[in-house]
Amino acid sequence: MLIDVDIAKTLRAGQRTFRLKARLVSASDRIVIYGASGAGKSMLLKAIAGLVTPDNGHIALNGRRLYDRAAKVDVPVQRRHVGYLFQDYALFPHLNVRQNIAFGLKKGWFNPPVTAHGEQLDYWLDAFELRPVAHQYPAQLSGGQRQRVALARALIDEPQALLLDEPFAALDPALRVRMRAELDALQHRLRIPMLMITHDPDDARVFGGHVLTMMDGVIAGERQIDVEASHGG
Ligand SMILES: Nc1ncnc2c1ncn2[C@@H]1O[C@H](COP(=O)(O)OP(=O)(O)OP(=O)(O)O)[C@@H](O)[C@H]1O
Repeated sequence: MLIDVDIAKTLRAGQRTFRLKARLVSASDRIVIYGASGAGKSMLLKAIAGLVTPDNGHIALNGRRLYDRAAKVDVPVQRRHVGYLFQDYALFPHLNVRQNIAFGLKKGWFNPPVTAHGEQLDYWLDAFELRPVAHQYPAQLSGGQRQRVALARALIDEPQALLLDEPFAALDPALRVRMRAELDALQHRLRIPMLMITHDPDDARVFGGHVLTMMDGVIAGERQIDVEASHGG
């Protein structure tokens, strides 16, 4: 993925002001933005997805301008072709697994039938081993299954990149280890570029790639973590 972000945004709540001034350029297919709570990671991720509009700057993905204040470009969320995995997965509680995944389809299947089907839907149900629970509702799923449903929903529309907001924070430690490995395998299999934000140093260490550190609204440092090399040593 080629990502070029240089944005500024000021947020005010009462007397408090938070300034995001983030510059990020990367050609890596694995990017991790690591930083403490309140550093501005979610704001940056949401700006890339189009869920938050910066005050100034530009955002380009694979050479395509998604936002450019000077050129008055602001591509709407649904046309940015990026998948977004929300921290709490944001599944619809009243929709079953099939319906939740179908919701991710391009045309916006806003009221998918309980027995929704289709080639892509079947593919993702199988890919994430969700077929046995396809008729179940989010409250009837395990944490790992919930995450897989959210991933399938984010991937079914074949996005150019997948943005992940603290993907393991909602999981217990054992499941976190397993789902990190699953995500790692998924990235290798699909070759889909991923950008993850996290406050957990283990995520950065295990997932690896281009790791940027965010502090007080700015990118304060960056390094390359070669996971295979670090496993070996
Ligand atoms: N709507 C808002 N109005 C004012 N300030 C806000 C608003 N949303 C977030 N902020 C502030 O912006 C800063 C960055 O928030 P952000 O959610 O991006 O942090 P984060 O690094 O993702 O933290 P966490 O890991 O806790 O999710 C925080 O200090 C927060 O209080």
